[in-house]
Amino acid sequence: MVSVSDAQAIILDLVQPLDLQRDTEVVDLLAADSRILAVPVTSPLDFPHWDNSAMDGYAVRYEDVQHSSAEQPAVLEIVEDIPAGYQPKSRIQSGEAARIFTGAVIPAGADTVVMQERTRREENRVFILAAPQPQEFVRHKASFYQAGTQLLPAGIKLNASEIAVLAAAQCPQLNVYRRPRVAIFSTGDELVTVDQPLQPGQIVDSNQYALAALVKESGAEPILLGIVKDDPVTLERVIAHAVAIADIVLSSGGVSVGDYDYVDKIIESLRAKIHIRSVEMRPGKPLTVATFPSTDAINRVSPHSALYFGLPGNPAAVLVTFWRFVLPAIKKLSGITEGWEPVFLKVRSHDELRSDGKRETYLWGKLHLINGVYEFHKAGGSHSSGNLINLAQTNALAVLPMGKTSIYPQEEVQVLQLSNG
Ligand SMILES: Nc1nc2c(c(=O)[nH]1)N[C@H]1C(S)=C(S)[C@@H](COP(=O)(O)OP(=O)(O)OC[C@H]3O[C@@H](n4cnc5c(N)ncnc54)[C@H](O)[C@@H]3O)O[C@H]1N2
Ligand code: MOO
Ligand SMILES: [Mg+2]
Repeated sequence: MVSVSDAQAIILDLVQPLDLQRDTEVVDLLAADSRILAVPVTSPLDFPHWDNSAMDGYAVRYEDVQHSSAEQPAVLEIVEDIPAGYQPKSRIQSGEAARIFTGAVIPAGADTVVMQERTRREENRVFILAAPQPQEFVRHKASFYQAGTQLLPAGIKLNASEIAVLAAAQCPQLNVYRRPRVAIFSTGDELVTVDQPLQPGQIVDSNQYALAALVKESGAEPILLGIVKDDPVTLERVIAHAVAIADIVLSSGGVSVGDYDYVDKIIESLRAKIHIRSVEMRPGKPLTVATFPSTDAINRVSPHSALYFGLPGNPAAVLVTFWRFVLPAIKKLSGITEGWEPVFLKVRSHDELRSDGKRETYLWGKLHLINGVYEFHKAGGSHSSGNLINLAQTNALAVLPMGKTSIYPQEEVQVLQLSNG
């Protein structure tokens, strides 16, 4: 049995990120949100593209207005109107001003904008009622970004702010990493699909649905291979197919010590190397992590081999092991250059939290904001790993380290924050 932190290190070390040559695709900007940028973006445009006004007002020469006041205003002749989107025609001479609007190009000769509220207009003349700062309200060309330098680095997730930057930089299409392919199947003679009537002893294969949703939320592509009977021949065929088509394979069930738990034996017969068989955690103890022969010499997963997770069958164990181990692996595989590891917060616990202290224990619940401070509320009902009913609405897992048997109400606890919260 390995500790949770060793298991995380082993798993992340096995993951080789998608390949820059083979694993990228071009997508339209509007379809690029949540994708991972594969190639750095450089723009030939400066930002701002030209000196422009930050206010509606008057473009002036600072030297003309530096001593202006309400009592002794400078009086300037307005020689041009410059709305946003137009090129100024005149050069501002001493004693002159241009009427200008937010975003409009500063005319030659002017170096400062006086905002409208600090002026008074009389026909074709403007009275400057207060001295501005030199260059006030001028947004200088290239002061936000200089053409030719790196605008966005590779390996970042494209969210709304990056999409806006790329639009402004006129990048209608982008090179992104393809979505990681994650094959999913469930094992067990007792399992039926969601639409089949239940016979005695049967249950619905909820794990397949849970994993499909989790994989989709992670930005990867789920490939659903259905329910596989506890039959070694069928299992071997499905596993061999799964590892051939996917980057990551997730099976659930069949990894414990029961007579019908075949997964480890079959992946060994397929010459997989098993790196982890069980982890000191609850739920999630029987967890198999393996790689297949196409791995390279130092046993990293190459872009064309699969990392295999044999997740335990119990529904709570599936979710917890996905959040704790599979999600970081998908993130590293996806091409994101940092932030793969799970995020833990220190928060106050609202409830008493208990463990037998023998394994690192994960209790599910919800983070609530109380006066701006997060508080963990444990889900009511049974925390058996066979109970998935009270997992609904979970947005955090409280973690009791090995050896810790209780955390009292109002005591500090570490929680794993889940992105679906
Ligand atoms: N003698 C021991 N027995 C068990 C141990 C152990 O250490 N010694 N570990 C227990 C723990 S902890 C877990 S977790 C489970 C893991 O079992 P398996 O991975 O072999 O899973 P199964 O036996 O196939 O199923 C366990 C449980 O989960 C239900 N299940 C399975 N698949 C699904 C699915 N797709 N959707 C919903 N529910 C599913 C299944 O019906 C069983 O109730 O082993 C313990 N036993
Ligand atoms: O560790 Mo098991 O995963 O308790 O249910
Ligand atoms: Mg079993």
